[in-house]
Amino acid sequence: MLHSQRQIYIVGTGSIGKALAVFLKLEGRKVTLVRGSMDDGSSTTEEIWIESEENHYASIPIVTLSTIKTMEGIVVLATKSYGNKQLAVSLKEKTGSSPIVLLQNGLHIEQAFLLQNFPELYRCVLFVTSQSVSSNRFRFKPVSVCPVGIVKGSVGKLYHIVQQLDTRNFGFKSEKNIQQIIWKKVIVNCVFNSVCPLLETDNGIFVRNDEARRIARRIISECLLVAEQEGIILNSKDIEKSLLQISKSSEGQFISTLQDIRNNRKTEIETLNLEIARMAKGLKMVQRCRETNLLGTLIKLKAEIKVEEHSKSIMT
Ligand SMILES: NC(=O)C1=CN([C@@H]2O[C@H](COP(=O)(O)OP(=O)(O)OC[C@H]3O[C@@H](n4cnc5c(N)ncnc54)[C@H](OP(=O)(O)O)[C@@H]3O)[C@@H](O)[C@H]2O)C=CC1
Ligand SMILES: CC(C)(CO)C(=O)C(=O)O
Repeated sequence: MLHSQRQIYIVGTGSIGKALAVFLKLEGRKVTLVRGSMDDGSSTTEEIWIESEENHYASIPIVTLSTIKTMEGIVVLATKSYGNKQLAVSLKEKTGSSPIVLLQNGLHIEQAFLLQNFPELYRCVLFVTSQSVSSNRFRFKPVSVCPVGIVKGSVGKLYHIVQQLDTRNFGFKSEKNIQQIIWKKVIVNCVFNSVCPLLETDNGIFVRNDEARRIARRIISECLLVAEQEGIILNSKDIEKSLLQISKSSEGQFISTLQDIRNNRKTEIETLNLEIARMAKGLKMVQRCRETNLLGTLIKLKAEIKVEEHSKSIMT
């Protein structure tokens, strides 16, 4: 039984935001979805289906930011990280002392919120996959329970947030050493989000193909060099184990970067391979991170070419 139930605002009505909203609603939490990329003053209610081991369905209110005066409760961000600078500005007027919980992938994605001096900031590392199969229908696969840790805040509030977000199908737990896990997941993402879209294949490739696994190992060891310079000591075997676990349990699912490229959208590669490459440059280690950088640069180019071709095709 939850004692003090708070309103949970989930900003970002994509694959993760909608799946989380359904699971929360089905376990009796008060949840509202808030559009992340647009604000036309509209509000509506949508029926959302989640396919997992069982099928789940719920009706969820979806609003735009200008329809809400204040966001008192827990504010969860399930938007793309490249929108953070803008969102940090628009949310600042509304969220008061409410904690912000970032669910996004990537390194240094919390910077925009720290710069705006949000009073409480928490980061979660997602170990689930969710993919759109048709309008308002998503295929959701949990890999493991998702850790949440403090960037700026208190242990008491962290426990409360975890208690409010945790459900049977989408699990959350508190984590003391969140920086370590952020790095571990970022390195895993530097592999998945570059190799899978370049090969146009699903996440299962690393359990199926030896050469893909060898490439993964090289990216992991490059990224570990940068992590080490930041005081983050991780074990390459451990990261490879996590990569293979995700590869196995999300076989058939497409990584978000591949979904973005296919849908003519910008990708989050700037906060993955390209952020590691930027750090390597600052550390005068460019030569030791060449493959991570090259794969990131190819992804950026692939996405830009796809967007360009798409805009040309709709103009003719
Ligand atoms: N899908 C997955 O399996 C996983 C995703 N993640 C991470 O979770 C986060 C959400 O991913 P996912 O739900 O898949 O992504 P989607 O693309 O499905 O949804 C992201 C949402 O972000 C919002 N958005 C897009 N551009 C902007 C912008 N410029 N400014 C503000 N908001 C924007 C949109 O919200 P709206 O439509 O409301 O405007 C969009 O629906 C990402 O950081 C991703 O890396 C992590 C692990 C697994
Ligand atoms: C690596 C993976 C599949 C794990 O959840 C992911 O982060 C994504 O789909 O963006």
